[in-house]
Amino acid sequence: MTAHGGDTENPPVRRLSGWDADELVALAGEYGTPLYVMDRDRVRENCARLRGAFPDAEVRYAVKAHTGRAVLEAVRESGLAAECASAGEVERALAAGYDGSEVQYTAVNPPGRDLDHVVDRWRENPELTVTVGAADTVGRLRDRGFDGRLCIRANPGVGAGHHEKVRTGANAKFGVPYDEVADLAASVADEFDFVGLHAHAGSGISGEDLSNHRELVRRMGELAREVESRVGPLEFVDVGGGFGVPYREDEPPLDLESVADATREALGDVSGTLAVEPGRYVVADAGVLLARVNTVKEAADATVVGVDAGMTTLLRPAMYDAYHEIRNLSAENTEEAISATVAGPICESADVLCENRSLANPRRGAYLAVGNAGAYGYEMASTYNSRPRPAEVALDGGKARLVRRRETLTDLTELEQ
Ligand SMILES: Cc1ncc(COP(=O)(O)O)c(C=O)c1O
Ligand SMILES: N[C@@H](CCCC[NH3+])C(=O)O
Repeated sequence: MTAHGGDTENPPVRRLSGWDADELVALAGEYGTPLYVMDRDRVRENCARLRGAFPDAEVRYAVKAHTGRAVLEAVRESGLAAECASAGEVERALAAGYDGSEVQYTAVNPPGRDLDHVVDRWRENPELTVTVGAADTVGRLRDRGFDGRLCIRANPGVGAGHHEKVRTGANAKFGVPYDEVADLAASVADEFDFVGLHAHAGSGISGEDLSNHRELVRRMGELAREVESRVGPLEFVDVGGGFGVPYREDEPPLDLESVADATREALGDVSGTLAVEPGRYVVADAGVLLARVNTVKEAADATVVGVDAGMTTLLRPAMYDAYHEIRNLSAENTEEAISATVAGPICESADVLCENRSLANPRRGAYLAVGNAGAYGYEMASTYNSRPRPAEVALDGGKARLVRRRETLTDLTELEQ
């Protein structure tokens, strides 16, 4: 056992030092950069750790963190269900072999096209569950003939997460106002197969803001007891995901066992099964992004290191000022450290992966690795500045295969007519 209560075979954190630099350089050479590398073995380890910490709960993977088929298949084989945020994610989950009974669709201001599609899929997979975040959506489902498994997302009035922009719990956009949930549940219980309650505090919850998570779960326990007293037993109470991972080198990993204990204790007695839906925790440290240095220039207070990956490849630093570990794979410890600002090729000042970071002196042609890029990395990539999105390889037992080809300039104009 490690200091964090983890299994030494399956440590709770994998930092960049846990990746083999020579293997990564070989992959960059073979497949080109920018390149996402997803280690499916690590995905399986993360799933196993979650299942170990929450043995009696249903663990649902929040597909939005990484929707690639190779990842979804590994997650499915590891026994996690799938929580999907759109018709497209439902499609991907079913295509990756998920049974409808393991698929939850969480509707957030759902476009009619999404509802049409999901209701069509529900006809073929009647065990699929739809979660509504507004009373309004119930009517739209009814109009489409849906009378299947329905869950209500509550707005619990308490949020958490690594940045204001990812705290959903107290944001009016998400969920039915807490005080209105019980009445809505009573009004839908006869017409639909009303199965559960849902809430999500936000993303990237650390040990420090665990009190908010606990408060959310406590409120959901209370709500579940009220709803059960009015409509009978629920099948599940889903308290969301958001379990954080350490991005900084000195940040300790979340103690998942304590989170699980706190969750169970805060929920109290409910008849439904506890459900959790982590995304980041499953895939973040299973992925690295590889980039190549193309420009080195001296500026007043730092050396600017220009690379071929930027905010269109990994948006998190630009959008949330997120910190990602960066390592010069081509120099390792042989070069003196410099103060580097690593910047991408996009015409935006925000296109910076790190500022004034100590990095082994990167020369033109060097390969850099960016850690914890598996969650919300490829998923948030775009083609802004007409930059094709990167390629992706998956590793199994260290063996690589290309699972997503690099976009081409032709792909960029393909939709135009
Ligand atoms: C409804 C819902 N569930 C689960 C998640 C997964 O969050 P995370 O990747 O932080 O675990 C999110 C994203 O924040 C979400 O919006
Ligand atoms: N995209 C966010 C997480 C938000 C998840 C969606 N609710 C991040 O990279 O941290």
